[in-house]
Amino acid sequence: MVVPTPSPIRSKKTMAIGIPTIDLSNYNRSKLSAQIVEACEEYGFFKVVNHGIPKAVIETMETQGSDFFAKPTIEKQRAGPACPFGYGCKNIGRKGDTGELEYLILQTNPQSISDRSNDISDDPTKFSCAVNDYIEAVKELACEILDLLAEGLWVSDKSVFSRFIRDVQSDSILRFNHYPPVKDIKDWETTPKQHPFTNNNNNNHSRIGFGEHSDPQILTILRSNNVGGLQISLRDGLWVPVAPDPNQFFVMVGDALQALTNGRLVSVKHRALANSVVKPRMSMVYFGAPPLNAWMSPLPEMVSPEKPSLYKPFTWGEYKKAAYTTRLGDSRLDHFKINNHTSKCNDQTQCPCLDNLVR
Ligand SMILES: C=C1C[C@]23C[C@@]1(O)CC[C@H]2[C@@]12CC[C@H](O)[C@@](C)(C(=O)O1)[C@H]2[C@@H]3C(=O)O
Ligand SMILES: O=C(O)CCC(=O)C(=O)O
Ligand SMILES: [Fe+2]
Repeated sequence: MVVPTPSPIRSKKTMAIGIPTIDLSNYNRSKLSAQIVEACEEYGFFKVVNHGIPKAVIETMETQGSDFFAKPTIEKQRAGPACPFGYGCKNIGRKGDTGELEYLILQTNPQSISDRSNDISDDPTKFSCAVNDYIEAVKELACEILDLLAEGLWVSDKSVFSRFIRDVQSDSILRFNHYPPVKDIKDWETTPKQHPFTNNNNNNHSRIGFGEHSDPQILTILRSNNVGGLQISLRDGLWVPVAPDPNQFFVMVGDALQALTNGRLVSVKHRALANSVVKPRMSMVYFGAPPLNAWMSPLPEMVSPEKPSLYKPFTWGEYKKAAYTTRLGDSRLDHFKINNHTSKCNDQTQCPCLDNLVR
């Protein structure tokens, strides 16, 4: 087995950063929207508390996920393979990425959930109801956050973001991720070439559950059980662990929102480690996406002579198609970047074209 060499421990000061926390019960709407914009500009990530989603909706969904992953492999495989929807184990995407996890990816429309539920659960009706209720709840949460974002960005059309994911044709998806505990690792086949350990930021060898990436969609709403593993990457490249909180949700800016806001909001690089010793980590992740034919051009309010358009206009369908040809850790938006920097921009430190790019 390949043993990675230790890397130096990073400064405690940077490690101690707090994850921005947004209290959605805050009655001061303009303050709330300003806080959300700030968190999305700075981190592309925050935690929401007092979100209003009933505990029963979350717990019923968790039970469905746990019941599914507890099934024998042969039964889980009836729901697969994940291309891209269905059950997958260890292989992520189409380009050879792997991780120490198994997962189930579903389209969020009720018909598709109902069609698939027979292959997922022994009680398909119960499964469909639990998943539909959860999706409705997290979609509303995502829309509320997106409307607050639009307000905070002083965009004239306050539903400009949420309309995409409310659309009946929305391409939103739901994903369960299940990371086995280390005690189970002997049951998982690993090869020296694709060893699942990394050693960033600290001297512990970490098992990679889901490698570094940004989510391609507009907004991600993530909930996990009380097992940690999620980490976000700060601008300086430091990985920050996110303490699990089963009663709350974590929100991530996706690439599509970065494009719509012309780079003002930044999609967050994140990953999940699978270092738990006894209990598996399970996350339930909603990815709010537009319809395939929706254009993801930067909003007019986000573009000016000082801040020219950073991205070529593209439809969500085009972006998604391109995304599936990339490796997990690739910067997918780069492919759609416009090179605004011209020969007129002599002084690189003053050039407005570079403002949004060098962040
Ligand atoms: C390697 C890949 C897996 C992924 C599609 C991709 O080609 C690049 C993005 C990956 C990602 C990350 C967020 C979501 O988990 C996901 C479902 C998505 O929309 O983009 C996954 C894709 C996947 O696992 O199929
Ligand atoms: O399980 C996690 O915490 C992260 C999952 C994730 O990033 C994803 O599904 O895209
Ligand atoms: Fe992700």
